[in-house]
Amino acid sequence: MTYPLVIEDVSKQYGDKTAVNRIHLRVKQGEIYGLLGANGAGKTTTMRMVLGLIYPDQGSIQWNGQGYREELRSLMGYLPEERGLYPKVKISEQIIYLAELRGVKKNQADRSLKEWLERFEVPDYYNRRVEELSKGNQQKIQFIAAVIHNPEILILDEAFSGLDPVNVELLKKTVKSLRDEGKTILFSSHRMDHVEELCEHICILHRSNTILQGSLKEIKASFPKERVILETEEDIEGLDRLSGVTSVNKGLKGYEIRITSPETAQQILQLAMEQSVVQRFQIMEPTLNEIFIQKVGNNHE
Ligand SMILES: Nc1ncnc2c1ncn2[C@@H]1O[C@H](COP(=O)(O)OP(=O)(O)OP(=O)(O)O)[C@@H](O)[C@H]1O
Repeated sequence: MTYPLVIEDVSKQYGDKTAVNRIHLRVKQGEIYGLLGANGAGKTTTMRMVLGLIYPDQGSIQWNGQGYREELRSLMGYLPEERGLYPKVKISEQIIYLAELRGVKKNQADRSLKEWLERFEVPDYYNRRVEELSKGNQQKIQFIAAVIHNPEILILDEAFSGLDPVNVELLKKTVKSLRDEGKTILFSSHRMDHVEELCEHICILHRSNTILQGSLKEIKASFPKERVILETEEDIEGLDRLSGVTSVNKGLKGYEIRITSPETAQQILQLAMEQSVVQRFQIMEPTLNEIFIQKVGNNHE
């Protein structure tokens, strides 16, 4: 297995404030790794260390098996949470300039920019200025700035913020295809549904420490299943009187029932079958959002 990005026992202090405390993390080639945490958890600090913008006080980071070196600038791409494009400069000028800084020849950068603008369905932006674009479209240009030099390692911080649903899908599709091309992607987001859809492994930071880490599938399987979806032809009486049921919500299509034990799920099914035709009965794994709130919510400041 190739791990182009390996973080080992890394810590970072700002004065006497510990921003990141002894984190370990390794990202496979061709995977999107989710870095999660509440505000101030230490995600940006971690990403800035990966980018070599700041140095760890302890531990080591390895890129393709080696320590920090100048050529990493062309190996890595970064989409920062705070956008950093020049509002008054023409898009072609600044993106080509950024690509050249990372070692791409001008005509190659120009070709690549045109391809990206086509891909994002905005070919006419070539001659436009950033300030003329909507926030969401500026975000697409910022994304192009991160990938224009075809980096192997991509650091994406809140990549889809400010985008409408159509553009979210477009960028999601793009991130997935970059993964499929073999890029190594560190992905930070507060949107748990996006992380759930894209990431194979995750690390949840909380107040600078890792509180949960591993394969998303295994993490989800390790949490109890406390939600049942029930759809029936007729209304069901007595669900809320079953022991182990903590709440019953009736929606347009059916019921969402919270339970405390697996036996309760079987009692729900039995009760439903006694009263109606059951169209759907499903014991749900917790969502990542529920897991996050359970882990971080308990410890939130
Ligand atoms: N330059 C700095 N000087 C002092 N403290 C800092 C600095 N940068 C970050 N911190 C502190 O380090 C901690 C981690 O911050 P960081 O920006 O890494 O969090 P984050 O997880 O990215 O948060 P958010 O989701 O809000 O972006 C916070 O307590 C923050 O106040």
